[in-house]
Amino acid sequence: MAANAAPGTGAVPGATPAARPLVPVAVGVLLRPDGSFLLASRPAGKPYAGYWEFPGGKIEPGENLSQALERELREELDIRDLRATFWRSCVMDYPHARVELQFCKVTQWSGEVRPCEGQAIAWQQLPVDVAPVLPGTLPVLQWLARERAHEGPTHIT
Ligand SMILES: Nc1nc2c([nH]c(=O)n2[C@@H]2O[C@H](COP(=O)(O)OP(=O)(O)OP(=O)(O)O)[C@@H](O)[C@H]2O)c(=O)[nH]1
Repeated sequence: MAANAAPGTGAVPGATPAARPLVPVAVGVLLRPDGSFLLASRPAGKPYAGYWEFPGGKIEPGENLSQALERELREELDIRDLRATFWRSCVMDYPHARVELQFCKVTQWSGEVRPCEGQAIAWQQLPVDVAPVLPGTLPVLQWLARERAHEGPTHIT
């Protein structure tokens, strides 16, 4: 420990606290030709269980974004062969983790969407009528609203 560290903390007074690690997450915005998009509820046992989000999950070491997205959507929804393009990213700082959400628009896939992890799923239009919505999902609803010139609330609270 540094000589001037605060007792018992290992922290140096006045020093900038070390940034928490940034966990990369691959997220799919599945879009149907009518503009509807898929939300899924977070399964029991995970932080924010029951909150609605876009399907996806952490990028594992050695994976790139598209590999992680293929794996996550196969595991969660039993779909594969995605036509996916990176859209936008944002950072969310939760008590349980600091994550970088990398959102991809997914416009084609093979297989029928089927929830494989006990999660509920819902095809949605704006305003979203499922609740509660995960904080990290809200920016995406804003981006969609801007793209679609949607006015008014993006979701029901
Ligand atoms: N999948 C997904 N995760 C999101 C969204 N928005 C958002 O903040 N997150 C956050 O991103 C992280 C994704 O982690 P996860 O727990 O779903 O990942 P995972 O499927 O790999 O889970 P595991 O670690 O239990 O295997 C969580 O901290 C979650 O709160 C979203 O729209 N979709």
